[in-house]
Amino acid sequence: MQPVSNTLDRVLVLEMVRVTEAAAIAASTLVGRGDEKAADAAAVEAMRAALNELYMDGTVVIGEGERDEAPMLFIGEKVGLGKGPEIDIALDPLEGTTICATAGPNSLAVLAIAEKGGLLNAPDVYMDKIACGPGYPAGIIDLDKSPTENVKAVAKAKGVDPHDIIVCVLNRPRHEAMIAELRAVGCGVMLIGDGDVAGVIATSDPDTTIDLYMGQGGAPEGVLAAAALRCTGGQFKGRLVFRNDDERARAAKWGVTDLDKQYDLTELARGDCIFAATGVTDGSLLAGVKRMPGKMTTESVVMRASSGTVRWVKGEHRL
Ligand SMILES: O=P(O)(O)OC[C@H]1O[C@](O)(COP(=O)(O)O)[C@@H](O)[C@@H]1O
Ligand SMILES: [Mn+2]
Repeated sequence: MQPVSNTLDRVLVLEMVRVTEAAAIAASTLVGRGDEKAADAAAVEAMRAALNELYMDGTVVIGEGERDEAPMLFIGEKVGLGKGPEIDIALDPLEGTTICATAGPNSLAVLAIAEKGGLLNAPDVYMDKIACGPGYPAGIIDLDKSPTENVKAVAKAKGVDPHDIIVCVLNRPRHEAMIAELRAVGCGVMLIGDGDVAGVIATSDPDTTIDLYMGQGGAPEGVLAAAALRCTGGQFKGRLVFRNDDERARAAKWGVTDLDKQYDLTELARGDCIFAATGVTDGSLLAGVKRMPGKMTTESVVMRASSGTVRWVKGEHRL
C-alpha cells in the first residue's frame, strides 16, 4: 500500500461526491431531450459552482477544453477557495453527452484529483487504450501486443478459454479490424455506443462480465479511467494518437514530448489520487438520477488510490 497523502486528506474524500452529484443532478433535467450542448452546459456550471466552495487551491488540468474554446472549467482554470492544498483536477462534468441526450446507458459526472503534477496533462486527442481488472500479473496487457495475444494472455491467467473472454469496445468504424480479429479469436465483443470511462471501469466489476477494454477513445477520458483503475487495482495502458500536425503541436504545448510513449497507470495518475463519479443515466457502474415526488436520488462512487477504498454513496435529495 502506498503512503496516505496528507494533501488529499485535507480535501475531504466525500466532498468530491457532492461535486459529481451536483453535476449529475443538473444534467439529469436534460436526459433524453436531444440537446447535448444544453446538458453539458448545465453539468459544467453546476460542477464549477460546487468546486468553488471547496477549501483548496485547485487547478483544472483536464477539462472542457482550452481557454479560448471553453467559457468554464477550461484547462488552467483555478477552482476552489484559492486557499488550502494545491490540487490538480481532471474532470468531465458530463461524460457521454450523446448518451445523456438520448437517455442511453452509462452517462456519468466524473472527476479525479491528485496532488499538483500528479495527472498527465493529456491534450484533447485520441488515446489507444487497453484495460483489465484486478488480480492479474503485472504487465499482462500491452499495447505493443496484438488483440489476440492480449486476449490469450488474460484467458490463460484467468484459467479459461479465449471463447470465455469478453472484450468491451466502442462501436466505431476505426475499430472494424480489431473487432474482426477479436471475433476470430472467438471471444465475445461487447460494443458500446459511447462512454469509455464506464467501459474501462467495467473491467474491475465482475458483475459486468467484461474482462478487457480495448480501443481508441478520448485521451482525457483515458486519464480519468486510469485514476479509477489505480484505486481498484486494475491495469491500464494508454498511448496518445495524433492524427495531424495540429494535434502534435497541441501535445508539445502541454509538455508531452515523447509522442509514441505507452503510458502505464502510474504515469497517467501518479501518487495518491481520488476518483469520483455520479450516474446521470442508469448504467453498469451506477444508477442514474431518479426524480420522484418531493425528492431525487443519486448513486455515486468515490475511490482512493492510497488506501484502495471504494465507497458507494446513495444520496437522497429533498426537492
Ligand atoms: O465519439 P468518439 O470521437 O469516437 O470519441 C470517443 C469518446 O467519446 C465518448 O464516448 C463520449 O464523450 P463526450 O463526453 O465528449 O460525449 C467518450 O467516452 C469516448 O472516450
Ligand atoms: Mn467525455
